[in-house]
Amino acid sequence: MSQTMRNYILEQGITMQQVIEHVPGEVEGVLQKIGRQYKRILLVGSGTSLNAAIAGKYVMEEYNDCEVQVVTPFDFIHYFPEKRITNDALVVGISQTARSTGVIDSIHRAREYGARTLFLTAAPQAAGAQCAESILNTWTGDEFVGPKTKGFTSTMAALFYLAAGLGGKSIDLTTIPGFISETIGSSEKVLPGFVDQFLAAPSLKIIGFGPNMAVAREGGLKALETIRIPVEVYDVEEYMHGPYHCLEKDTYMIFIAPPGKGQERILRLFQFADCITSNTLVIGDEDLASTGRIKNLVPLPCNVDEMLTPLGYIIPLQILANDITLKKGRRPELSRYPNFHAMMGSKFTPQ
Ligand SMILES: O=P(O)(O)OC[C@H]1O[C@](O)(CO)[C@@H](O)[C@@H]1O
Repeated sequence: MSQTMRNYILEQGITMQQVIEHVPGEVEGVLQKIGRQYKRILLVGSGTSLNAAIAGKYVMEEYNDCEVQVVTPFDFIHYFPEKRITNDALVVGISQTARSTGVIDSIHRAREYGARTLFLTAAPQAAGAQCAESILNTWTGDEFVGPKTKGFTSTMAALFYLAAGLGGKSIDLTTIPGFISETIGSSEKVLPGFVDQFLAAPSLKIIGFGPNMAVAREGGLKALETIRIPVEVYDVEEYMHGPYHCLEKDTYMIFIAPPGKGQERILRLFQFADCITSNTLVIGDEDLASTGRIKNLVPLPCNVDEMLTPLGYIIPLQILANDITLKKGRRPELSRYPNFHAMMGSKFTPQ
């Protein structure tokens, strides 16, 4: 198969099966090395890895009694590291390629301050991953494009297994490959019309809540990396405190509305927006289709735990980013500035 963003999107069900088969055993091995008793867990990553950490935080909090923080490498290194990084803390550096210099530097800093360290990556053999005391392979496999897709879902799933393992519990992801393939099927059916409509979008707003803020942010990052239009991302309640003043008839908005604590709230906001702009898209569950409340719906399977919905709800946004970019006559795999990381020192160059 050729190395296109589209192929990697479609591979996500198979990749998830690999994760389910291999990661629980990997987690056991890691826990034998680093133990389970932590007062604080710090998740450090950039870009897609940072967004995966946001979903991971919710599951970490559900399965563990300790404090969990998601921190960017810059903040981690420069703002009060001595207060955060203590010897009862676990620092998890997340980098799919193990090449992000900020994540690697964060792990070095964490070790200086006596924290236990773990590197979560799709490249466990890479030099960068060796900086930590222990390595957790996400079983993503190769993903040779800038805009990561299967890396996002597999990194989240690996974090979910780690979260449960740290809490001495188990988590069942065996229904997720089916959820992913149904989500791809449903998205392929309804998205083409939205691709044509959103092709004209001068900018995009994405609204989410709770664990699906990871999806809203990651969907926004995909659009920035590929479609290359301005994107704003809001938590549903925060949108109601100021940003709504910008709502106009040519505003393009996507609502991430899985069954969960914010679904009613986000649908109420959608109904308000729907009176002002017709350029809306709701990613929600199939039950919403039967209510007839929403015409612009990507209907996804019901009965998935809210905490796990990010594993599927990102997929329509990945497809939208890929297909709109192709329709604009560009390949989403091609970087606009290929020497950027080398010039900035933000990623090690592959050997
Ligand atoms: O997970 P990694 O390999 O550290 O990469 C972080 C981010 O850097 C990018 O490659 C862009 O610089 C993103 O696509 C990616 O999410």
